[in-house]
Amino acid sequence: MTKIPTWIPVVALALFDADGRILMQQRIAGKHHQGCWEFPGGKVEIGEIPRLALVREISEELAIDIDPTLLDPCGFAEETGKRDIVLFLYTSRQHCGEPRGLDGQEWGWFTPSEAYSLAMAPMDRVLLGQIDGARR
Ligand SMILES: Nc1nc2c([nH]c(=O)n2[C@@H]2O[C@H](COP(=O)(O)OP(=O)(O)OP(=O)(O)O)[C@@H](O)[C@H]2O)c(=O)[nH]1
Repeated sequence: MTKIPTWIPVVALALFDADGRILMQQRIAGKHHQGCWEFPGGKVEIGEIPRLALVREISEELAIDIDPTLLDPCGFAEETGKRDIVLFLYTSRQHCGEPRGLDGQEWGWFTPSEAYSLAMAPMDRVLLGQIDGARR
């Protein structure tokens, strides 16, 4: 019997710059949690492995290239309800190119304490706490 997952896998990236700041972006109008800040990323497509989905999403959203071999799994968050979603977070300190918000979204580099003061999507806030935990 074929087993089909009934939940949506989503991947996200905490990209660090040389000063230890994290890149975050704002969800655009018309999206669920519009105006909230999030880690860039998106849904894993059928047949994709998570880290390659993340390479694709980051290129589509921010016009930068990341090396899939330099992505470190960091944590995950989950939401159940009308749709069940699991959001997997990776970290990286490497990217090529200058970020641009290709969807017209605001984005920026934030220290972890600056990031805490942003209005964040709920799962992204959970993930921010996991990054902090991983650094202790
Ligand atoms: N990053 C993030 N995504 C969330 C949260 N809660 C939640 O339901 N989601 C959903 O998880 C999915 C994230 O994938 P995405 O970034 O590619 O979403 P999207 O809005 O571009 O796509 P969509 O409009 O097709 O849903 C979206 O469907 C989003 O609504 C959350 O707390 N953080």
